[in-house]
Amino acid sequence: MLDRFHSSDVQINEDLNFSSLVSNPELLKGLTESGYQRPSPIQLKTIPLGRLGLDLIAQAKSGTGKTVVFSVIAIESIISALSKASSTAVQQDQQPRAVILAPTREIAVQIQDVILNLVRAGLKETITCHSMIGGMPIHKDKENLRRCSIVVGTPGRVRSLIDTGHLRTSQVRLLVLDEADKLMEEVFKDDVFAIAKGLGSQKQVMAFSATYDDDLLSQLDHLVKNPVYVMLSNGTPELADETQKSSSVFMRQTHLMEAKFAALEALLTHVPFYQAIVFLNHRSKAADLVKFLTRKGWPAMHIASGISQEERLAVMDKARKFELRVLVCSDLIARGIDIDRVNMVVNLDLPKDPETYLHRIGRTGRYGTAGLAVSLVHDAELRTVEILRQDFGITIQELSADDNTYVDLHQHSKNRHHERPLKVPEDQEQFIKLEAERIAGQQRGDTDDVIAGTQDDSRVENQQHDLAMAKRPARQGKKSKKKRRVIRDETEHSPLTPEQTPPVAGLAAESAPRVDEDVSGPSDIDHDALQGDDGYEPLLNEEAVDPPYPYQYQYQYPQYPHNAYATSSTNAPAA
Ligand SMILES: Nc1ncnc2c1ncn2[C@@H]1O[C@H](COP(=O)(O)OP(=O)(O)OP(=O)(O)O)[C@@H](O)[C@H]1O
Repeated sequence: MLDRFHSSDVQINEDLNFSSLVSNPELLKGLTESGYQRPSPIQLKTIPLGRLGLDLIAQAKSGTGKTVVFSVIAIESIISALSKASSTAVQQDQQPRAVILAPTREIAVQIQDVILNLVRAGLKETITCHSMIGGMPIHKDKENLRRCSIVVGTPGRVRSLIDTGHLRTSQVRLLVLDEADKLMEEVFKDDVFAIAKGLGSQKQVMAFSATYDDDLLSQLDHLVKNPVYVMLSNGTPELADETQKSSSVFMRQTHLMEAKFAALEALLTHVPFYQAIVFLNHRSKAADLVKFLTRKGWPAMHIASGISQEERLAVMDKARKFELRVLVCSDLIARGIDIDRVNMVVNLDLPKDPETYLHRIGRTGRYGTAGLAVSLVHDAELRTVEILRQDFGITIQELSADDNTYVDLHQHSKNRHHERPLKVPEDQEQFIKLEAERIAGQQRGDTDDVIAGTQDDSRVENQQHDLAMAKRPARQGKKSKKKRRVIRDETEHSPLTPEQTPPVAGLAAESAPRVDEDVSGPSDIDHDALQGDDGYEPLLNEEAVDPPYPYQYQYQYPQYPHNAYATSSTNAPAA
């Protein structure tokens, strides 16, 4: 039976639960206690293949449960390996057996949390998992590596731990690349290939993402030998039931940021939501926006790569605990981040490419729930909207340019997106508290809506932005020359039914060792400068301090015209 609050993206037709996919009872208990009853389509199709030890390249829409796929495979593969070892060896075993790479520190920490939850119910003595990320003290990683079966980390840090011999690789039999297309970009590629080489040839490699383009897929082919492809979205991986709208919003011609901030505030006030993520391209504006929102009573904070890692983790923690209503950020958290109560995403600027657009809006509507994504679009950005729509087939509707803008959005969200209840009474109480604080704060701040220091007199340079978007090959009609074994959505079945899945886990490669192709040698890039996430700061400002960056151009806010447009999307729940 369809769950009322989950869309078709995460529903399976088969009458199955995780016991059909997972053999270890403690892991099953961990899945249940984490709230996972029935597998999603990507879990159903991919877990059996991964447990066989096959190399995989998997694609499924944002928020459909890819983390559980590779976490389960990693845990089962380790349990299987340990069951074959003698009990003394098991007791003495303290070496890493799986390495999971993610492009940002925040994603790595999130994956670690998922794994720790899964092993909590009886496996925590057997399976240890630590995140090893840039910006945190390396001596802690060295200590943790004395006993760590699963390493989750960012490429720069993991590579330097391997290079210095602190991360012993002789027992590692599984390498996972989360957000694999991102990890194949220039900024990470050398490190990822060096890690793959350092882990030796007897390993299973699995790659996951919501988006791949053909160039990046070709790069992956050098790393993942003979993979089975599980690709669950044909064409653009938009979430189900998305209808997108855009609307004109009156703003003044000058004081661009002031106008966008005001439009955002009106949006937050008119459209019901629990938590929102607001994306900006300039990190220097993030602090201004937080100041503005706080003055208006909104509990808001920002996260970007310019702040310390401890602060970044603290901000994420507050967002997850529902102590914030608005999280302002750069593309640092455009991918992978899963914050349960976020049901609105706002693009204050459009992102640099269509993939980032899809990843950003995928921060809401998680696991088939309802969500709303709104882009506040300037006249000069309309071309980018057209590119997203026409070349990449992303549905973005325009809202009427009249006073009904917010009424429309309100109706839209009132009928669908906001009907999802908060899950627990504590959340409801917290929501009421935050709303009361906001109203009080708003009353205080109403007399003072001049935003200090946000006036922007930069020139119109967003043609470069359009150009970058336009230069990307259109998704439709794009065909890979290479023949691939591809499993697509519900119409195609995995070659293996769950019943056929043998109790092997991850180590099939041992019987059929592969020889890795030559991979790049050590890069001369400073590992600690990269730390996994600098690829997320494409649009720099004078405050930026951590080179190198992969993007050459600098986008500046254009001058503001008389009107602006908002684009939005909703991912409504299944009826
Ligand atoms: N079988 C399941 N049943 C219920 N909830 C699930 C299940 N699997 C995953 N989830 C939940 O779905 C949400 C999204 O999962 P996850 O972060 O793994 O998605 P993802 O596919 O990796 O997304 P992204 O592409 O954005 O990284 C999480 O909150 C997770 O707890």
